[in-house]
Amino acid sequence: MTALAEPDILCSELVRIFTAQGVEVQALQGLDLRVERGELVALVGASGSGKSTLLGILAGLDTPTAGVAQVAGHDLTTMGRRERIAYRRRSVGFIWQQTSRNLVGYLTAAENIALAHLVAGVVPRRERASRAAGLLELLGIGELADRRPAELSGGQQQRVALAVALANGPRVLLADEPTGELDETSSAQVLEAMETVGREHGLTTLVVTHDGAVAEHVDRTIRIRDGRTSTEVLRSTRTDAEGARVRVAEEFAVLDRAGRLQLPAEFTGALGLRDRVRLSLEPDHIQVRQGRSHGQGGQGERQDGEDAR
Ligand SMILES: Nc1ncnc2c1ncn2[C@@H]1O[C@H](COP(=O)(O)OP(=O)(O)OP(=O)(O)O)[C@@H](O)[C@H]1O
Repeated sequence: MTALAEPDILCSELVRIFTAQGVEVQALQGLDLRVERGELVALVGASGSGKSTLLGILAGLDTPTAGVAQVAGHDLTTMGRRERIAYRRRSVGFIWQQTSRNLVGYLTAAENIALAHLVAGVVPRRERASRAAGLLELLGIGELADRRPAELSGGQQQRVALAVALANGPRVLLADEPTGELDETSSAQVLEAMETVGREHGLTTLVVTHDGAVAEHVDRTIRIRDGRTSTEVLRSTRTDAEGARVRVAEEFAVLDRAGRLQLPAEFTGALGLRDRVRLSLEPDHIQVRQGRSHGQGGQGERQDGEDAR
């Protein structure tokens, strides 16, 4: 496989089991994920579905129980201590929900970026000041370089956090609920900033979020359910009959390599599908029907369930 064809984030059959007070919790249950170079992808899912667990593994903070996890050419499952440090310093940038976790409170915006430059040590010393100014300018906060976090709004702090995350020139940006503490306007500004820098710097970005507005800013939204990818919404721009450009969103269920897919809860709920279902192969689709037989009461087996095309 050529280097160009490799995705920047690749998870395959990823499993993470936690043991707490003798009880096992399967936070990730064979998760597959592929994010191509330069993509901006949102990861959504109910509380407890495994989003933070996945991000912890991708950030190099935690190791999976089984499966494959690769980011920017690094194999996170076999990585030694030195490679892990280099990976965290140079290959990935992070933004966390809590603004206080992203920035050092007693340093100004410019000093926070300078500190990140110092730690990563990848940008030549003479270029650091102009790189920092350029980043803040690109993020629309050029005039705030000399302010400390307490003198900035939450949205401005997250944009400074973005500049800090990008200071080491990472290939991949991981963001955990970056707009979780922000109002609508500030969220939109942060998301637009992420889109802009992603484009300008050719970044691959994965944003974990509960924020529905994020979907408007990304090409792909991946939903996790019970520690596994369940659905994906792809967005594209098309030209309609009148020649106007319209954004189109299409939802797909994710079929893993073992042939498993998760039926949306609203589909199974609407048709009372549970325990077992009948499948039949039709010329261009698969039909899924209730599995109960006549003798078991309720709706009969001949009632149609749902068609999986
Ligand atoms: N360190 C841990 N020890 C034991 N169980 C854990 C640990 N971390 C996470 N879990 C469990 O793993 C599951 C997934 O948790 P995770 O935090 O990844 O979900 P999440 O989708 O990020 O949720 P939220 O949106 O609320 O942050 C949950 O059942 C959680 O209780």
